[in-house]
Amino acid sequence: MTQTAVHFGAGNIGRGFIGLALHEAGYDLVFSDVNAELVDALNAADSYAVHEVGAEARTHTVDRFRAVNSATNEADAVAAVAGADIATCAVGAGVLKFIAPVIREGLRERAADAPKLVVLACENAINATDTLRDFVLDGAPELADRAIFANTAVDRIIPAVHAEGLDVVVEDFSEWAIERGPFAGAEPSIPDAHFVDDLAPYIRRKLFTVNTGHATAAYWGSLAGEESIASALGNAKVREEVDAVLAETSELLIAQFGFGKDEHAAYVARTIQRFENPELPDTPTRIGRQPLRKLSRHERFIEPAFDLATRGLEHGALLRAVGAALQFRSDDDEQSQELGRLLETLEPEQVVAQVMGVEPGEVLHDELVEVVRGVDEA
Ligand SMILES: NC(=O)c1ccc[n+]([C@@H]2O[C@H](COP(=O)([O-])OP(=O)(O)OC[C@H]3O[C@@H](n4cnc5c(N)ncnc54)[C@H](O)[C@@H]3O)[C@@H](O)[C@H]2O)c1
Ligand SMILES: O=P(O)(O)OC[C@@H](O)[C@@H](O)[C@H](O)[C@H](O)CO
Repeated sequence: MTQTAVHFGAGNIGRGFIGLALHEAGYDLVFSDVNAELVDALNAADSYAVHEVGAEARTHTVDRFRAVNSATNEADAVAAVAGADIATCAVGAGVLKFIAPVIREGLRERAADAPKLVVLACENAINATDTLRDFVLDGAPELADRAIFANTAVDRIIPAVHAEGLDVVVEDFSEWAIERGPFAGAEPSIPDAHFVDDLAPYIRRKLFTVNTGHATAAYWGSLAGEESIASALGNAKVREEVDAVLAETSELLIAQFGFGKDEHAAYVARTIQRFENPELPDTPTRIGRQPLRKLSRHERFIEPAFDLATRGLEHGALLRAVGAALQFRSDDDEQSQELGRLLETLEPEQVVAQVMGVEPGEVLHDELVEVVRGVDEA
């Protein structure tokens, strides 16, 4: 019998990676989104294309999908979850709380004898599925045994490309790691994903290499007036800062997880090559989006800087990158505007506590206050 997957968030990663991977695994897809134009376009189309660019360029076609608008037709989205085998999402970590009620009601409506729903959050955040699970089960703990919640790490650079309708341009690299434990030996078959016993090394290596390096290139690149990530990497000052943050996070990741030095150096070199892909139309504006999220405690700058400081290791380049991030402004990015207002109205100590989640007396606090003060005075 055909299996069905509901995917929340039919955006770049939704169409260009998770939707594609589930399609290639044989699932029929239901995209759930709140963007009416996108939902209508998906329902009007028979298929869309995923163009991989890079050394191994090729095009995939995704079909056998429909879309529901969970903002205007929540009952349809709930029914889709109730009848699905897998529910995935790529909506942004801050949106998990808004999709949770739909999944909760879907679990409630699920037939008593149905197999458990596999729930996988595919966001750039540590243990995003656990966060989603806590929202889903809030006030409804009895639904816990109707689902399998597994954390994942997803990696594929997908810029926002609106020119060709639903088609997506993606890099020719991807990795989707899913924790194995919650499946108790009955993992679903998804050829483009791999199951791992311990997700921590995968998600932390990804976030603190790909995303730390990416954000560093975006914030320094933006200050340097670079319009693409590839050109930012070609700017000597930006490249120096990217290399410096990755040297710091490399030391941490090797110390924390025991990666071999050569193995990790190869991972970093490949990451830089991915950023430099000239066929990927990616921008500092997309990579720098939502700086308040990116400056929060367990995100790509503060978490590794905190862990390095705790170990007495060098973290100056991460602090400089925080300084660059504090200066990021984009008319299209509400968080960057809010960041500007916070810097104008709060004392540096309040910025560090409220935005970065580091309290007085904690390691890194005083250094971060100096970084904020330096930006205020500039
Ligand atoms: N693009 C990438 O390169 C990439 C790679 C790995 C991980 N990610 C992560 O994937 C997530 C999505 O990123 P993206 O680049 O695809 O963003 P995107 O903006 O292209 O897509 C997000 C989609 O979620 C939809 N959405 C918002 N609120 C919703 C709701 N309540 N219910 C259903 N849908 C909703 C939006 O309308 C949009 O279509 C983020 O967490 C991001 O960090 C992105
Ligand atoms: O999606 P964000 O905003 O957390 O980060 C922006 C990019 O760094 C990110 O989308 C990468 O392209 C992606 O994480 C690569 O796997």
